[in-house]
Amino acid sequence: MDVHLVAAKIANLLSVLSPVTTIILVMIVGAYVTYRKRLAKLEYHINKLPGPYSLPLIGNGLQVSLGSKDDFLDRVVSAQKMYGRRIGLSRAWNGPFPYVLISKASAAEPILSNPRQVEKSADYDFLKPWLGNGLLTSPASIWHPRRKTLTPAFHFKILSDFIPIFHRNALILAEKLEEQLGNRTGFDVVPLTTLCALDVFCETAMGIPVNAQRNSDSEYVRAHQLIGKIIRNRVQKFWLQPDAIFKLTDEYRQHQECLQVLHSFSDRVIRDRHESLLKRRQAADLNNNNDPADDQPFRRKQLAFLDLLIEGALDGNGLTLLDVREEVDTFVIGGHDTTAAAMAWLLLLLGTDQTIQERCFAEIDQIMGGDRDRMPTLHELNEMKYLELCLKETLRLYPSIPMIARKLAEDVKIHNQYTIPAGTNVMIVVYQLHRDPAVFPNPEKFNPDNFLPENSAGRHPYAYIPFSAGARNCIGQKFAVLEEKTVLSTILRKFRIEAIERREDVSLLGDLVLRPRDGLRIRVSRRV
Ligand code: HEM
Repeated sequence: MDVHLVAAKIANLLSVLSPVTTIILVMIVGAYVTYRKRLAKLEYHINKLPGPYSLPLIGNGLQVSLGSKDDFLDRVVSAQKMYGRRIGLSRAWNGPFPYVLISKASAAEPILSNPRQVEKSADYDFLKPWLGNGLLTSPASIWHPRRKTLTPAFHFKILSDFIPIFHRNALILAEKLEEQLGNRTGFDVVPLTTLCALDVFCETAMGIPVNAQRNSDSEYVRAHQLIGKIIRNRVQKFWLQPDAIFKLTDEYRQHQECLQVLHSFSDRVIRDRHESLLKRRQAADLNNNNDPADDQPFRRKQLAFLDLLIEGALDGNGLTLLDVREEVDTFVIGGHDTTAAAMAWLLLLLGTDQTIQERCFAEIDQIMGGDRDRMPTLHELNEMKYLELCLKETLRLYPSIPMIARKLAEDVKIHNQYTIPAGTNVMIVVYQLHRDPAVFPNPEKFNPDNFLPENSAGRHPYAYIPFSAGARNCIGQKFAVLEEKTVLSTILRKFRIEAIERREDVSLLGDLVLRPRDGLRIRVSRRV
């Protein structure tokens, strides 16, 4: 058709419309043209990456969503092996949303090292009803000031005050293992380390024990476990993602019930702590004519994170009590499952290799002497270098968070060849990145010597990232290492571990945290 004729017809049409309608029409057409342009740019760049054939509109949505939710990680790893092995990059379309999977250090570096790439992907939004704008989930604008405020609470000096809590709970874990001494068929150690880590975390974060190890059927513990499952399911099923649809499901009702339990617990604890802190401050003010030196008597040595946060809020650090709750809930979720999984995997791995376990015994005995119950000091924990190599190697093979996702804030160029446009969801598949044979020859072997200084010299700085890397890395990593060393050295002073199953037979579950599908079965005997 003649272009002039079309232009004349459009002009004619516009002349009969009111000015307001014309403006709206022009805006709609403009928005559509911009959207098409963006989509074309996105498709142009994303489809340059290797990936499975994708259908119009739904892309690879069926492959992503229809399989069992239990083997999600397997599917991601297999897709990446099939399409992204060579360059460590591949793509999949979940409906209209592209995902780029990354499994090589050189491809992860341009994202993790860039302080502007700190925006989380939309997948984290499903944690928001629970965690609000806590550190793990907050958008960059809220995250920056909060991270600055919270960083001092994780200072090593403060963390060492928590060793008595770690040790007390490790002794309860030891009691639970003691009950299994005669059990030759073995037992699943994951629930035991999980409840131990939950106890540690509630006590360090909120200052009150929830006694999960002795009362595992508590409402709080059950709500924690159930909500994790519900969120995982929602992340994978794109049709459950719109709120309007999710709200129609039975899982939504359970989700809300869990939230009610979890939030009312932390609200109650925060309210009580806030009130008692205010009272103590008022009493101190009355007694000391505002002499700051007299402030000290009401500062207990061992402050829970919660106290630090509330004190900060009272001193005007910009956090409201709701913000405090979001952070406390975030610490509990970020801090307990991750550490629990790492401890359970390490016990299994030591149970598969008695030579490595003997080296741990020898080191711990040499540092701690013959006493099997004494609390270790910070100095002694720092001396446990071989145990630390074992912890590192465990997190290489079984990183507690197997995938890290970001939404790109700006375009990224990878390998000087591929452009990933701003707005794309990127998933760094840490589980696979840690198995790059170019970096770790014989990547499946449990070999703590991988982390001896002579073996790690010259290694790519992003080749080992269990705590992520860059500005948005794990704020709790020093806490985690200290807790794990305290708990595991306490257990290894008392028990020898044997793995019941072979590692190859353990199926993995790509939960929010990497778990074994059917637990990790070990048996224990008393050390002589
Ligand atoms: C073995 C134990 C742990 C591992 C492997 C681990 C791993 C990670 C990873 C990979 C991230 C980045 C997540 C992402 O970008 O999506 C992260 C973030 C985080 N972790 Fe940990 N973590 C562990 C223990 C802890 C502990 C004990 C705490 C609390 C004391 C904690 C609190 C957090 C928080 C608050 C964030 C969000 C940080 C931010 O965005 O600024 N983690 N962790």
